[in-house]
Amino acid sequence: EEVVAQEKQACLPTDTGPVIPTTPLVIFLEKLQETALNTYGHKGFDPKLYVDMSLRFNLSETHEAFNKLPRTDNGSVLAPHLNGFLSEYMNAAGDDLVYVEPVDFVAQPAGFLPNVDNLEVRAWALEVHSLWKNLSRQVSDQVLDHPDLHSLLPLASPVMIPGSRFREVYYWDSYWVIRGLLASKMYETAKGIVTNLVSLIENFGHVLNGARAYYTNRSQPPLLSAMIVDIYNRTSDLDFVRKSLPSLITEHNFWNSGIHRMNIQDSQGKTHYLSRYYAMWNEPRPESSTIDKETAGKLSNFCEKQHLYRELASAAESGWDFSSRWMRNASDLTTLCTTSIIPVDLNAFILKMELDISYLAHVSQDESTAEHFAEASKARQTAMNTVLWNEEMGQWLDYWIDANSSSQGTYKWKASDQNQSVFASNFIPLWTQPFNSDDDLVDKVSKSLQHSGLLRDAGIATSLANTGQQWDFPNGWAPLQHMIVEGLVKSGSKEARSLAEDIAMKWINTNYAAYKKTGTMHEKYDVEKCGAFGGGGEYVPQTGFGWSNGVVLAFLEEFGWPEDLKIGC
Ligand SMILES: OC[C@H]1O[C@H](O[C@H]2O[C@H](CO)[C@@H](O)[C@H](O)[C@H]2O)[C@H](O)[C@@H](O)[C@@H]1O
Repeated sequence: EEVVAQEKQACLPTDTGPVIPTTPLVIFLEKLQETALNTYGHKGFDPKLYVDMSLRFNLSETHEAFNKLPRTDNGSVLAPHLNGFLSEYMNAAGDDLVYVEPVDFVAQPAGFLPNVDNLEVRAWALEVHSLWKNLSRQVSDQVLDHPDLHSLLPLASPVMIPGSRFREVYYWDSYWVIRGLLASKMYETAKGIVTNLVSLIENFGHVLNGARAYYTNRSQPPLLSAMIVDIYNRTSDLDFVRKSLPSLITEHNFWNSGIHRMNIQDSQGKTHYLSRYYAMWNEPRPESSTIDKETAGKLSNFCEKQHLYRELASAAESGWDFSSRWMRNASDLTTLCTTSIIPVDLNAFILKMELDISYLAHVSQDESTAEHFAEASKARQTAMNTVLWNEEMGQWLDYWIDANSSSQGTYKWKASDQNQSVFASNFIPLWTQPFNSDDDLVDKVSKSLQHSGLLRDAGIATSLANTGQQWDFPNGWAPLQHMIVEGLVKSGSKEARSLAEDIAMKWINTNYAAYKKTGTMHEKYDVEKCGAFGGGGEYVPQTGFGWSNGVVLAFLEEFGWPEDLKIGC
């Protein structure tokens, strides 16, 4: 322990970022995960399974029994002994989040997708709608009575999980789940999800990546305000808005202070403030600890490893885990440098957050807050135009911070520090009002999108680089399709709507064809082949799937489906 403390001390000049300590339970579960890998081997091994298990007895009793397990000469536990320990001392992953029937689910909601006339499409949409019943969960009483035995965090209202190994609520996934729930007319369930996320801000100061003890050290793309605005616009529930507003302001502060805030000075000497992802953690991610240790195994130096762990966790905070977008060398994950990048999408989300808070404050008759956040949004819009916009490409580009250009924490802007690689995220600002209401800009960005190489037969590719990482080519993800399509639609331009409709149809067709082939909705799709699901990354492709279901329903709500149009590939 002393050696580790000395090594940590030695990293201080390079790693000064904050760390939120994890719990003794999570530390034990990681130990169990590592033992399980040694015992059962890599084949079919999912490290997350072990940190999602809960204890049947208190931690010290469990730990003692675990320490007493007979070990071989090389320190590993034989499978029968570990099997015995797991069945005697541990509850299965997922046992603490129990099924609950959503209070507002009806098989055929009144006014459901009024413009879907084709009977086959309608029948499928009703099946997708019925999947809310599969994904609905309530934290069990055991978690409420004995939180110390569970990595699952207690939440008061029911949740929608993404599905499969993702057996807890996730932050940004919830936005598209809510969009689907709104199409399904399940307003109470949608509000309950928001109430849970607001409670996370009250308890932790930010919305967590997901509702697990091992996710407390980072957030995810901040879309809480977008959830609240969309729910308010459908329900006019002002009380709901008033209860959520203080937490939104806390969240805005989280993303605009300390490690998340970056100061960039432009060529005229004006300083702009933008935000970045930065996890409060510099050790292996507990849910993927064995994988992270293996990745870091290529590095020899303790400080380099510590740095990599923060970059891995920060990439997870971005929702894009992992992608060439965050890597200096697209074939080497140890070159991740997430915290040195000012991301386009994060700043678009915060710009939207500022506009949303302003709007919500206005409807709550809090004019001074409304004015304050309207001003903040203008400043961010200017900052995005100056730092991230690239006129020649007609796209916003991630900005890579050059450590050598800093003077007292302010970085000097250089055109060459914009990353000219094409990612779907370069088009996300279109989703926000100040950009999608500018006709010339929309025209320019739409043309850029059409020539970008991202538009494929079955949707928008995440990037142009085929790296084997899941947030890269040829994977397409529902949230990215949705934000770009909705941005084009919101512009009000006829041409942009037609491009949006084309992308949405392709996405619906591929989701449908894959559903018919496999009987399930998928987490991600391969946009090169209609009807194929995606792959790559550190875990096997997952099904269920919250945000994919939500986006299909949202697209069908927006565009409908004519009676005589065939669906599928
Ligand atoms: O277990 C590895 C990682 O898994 C999550 O990331 C992926 O699934 C999430 C849920 O659908 C999604 O929000 C995220 O965009 C995906 O990349 C998790 O969020 C990561 O923190 C975790 O390390």
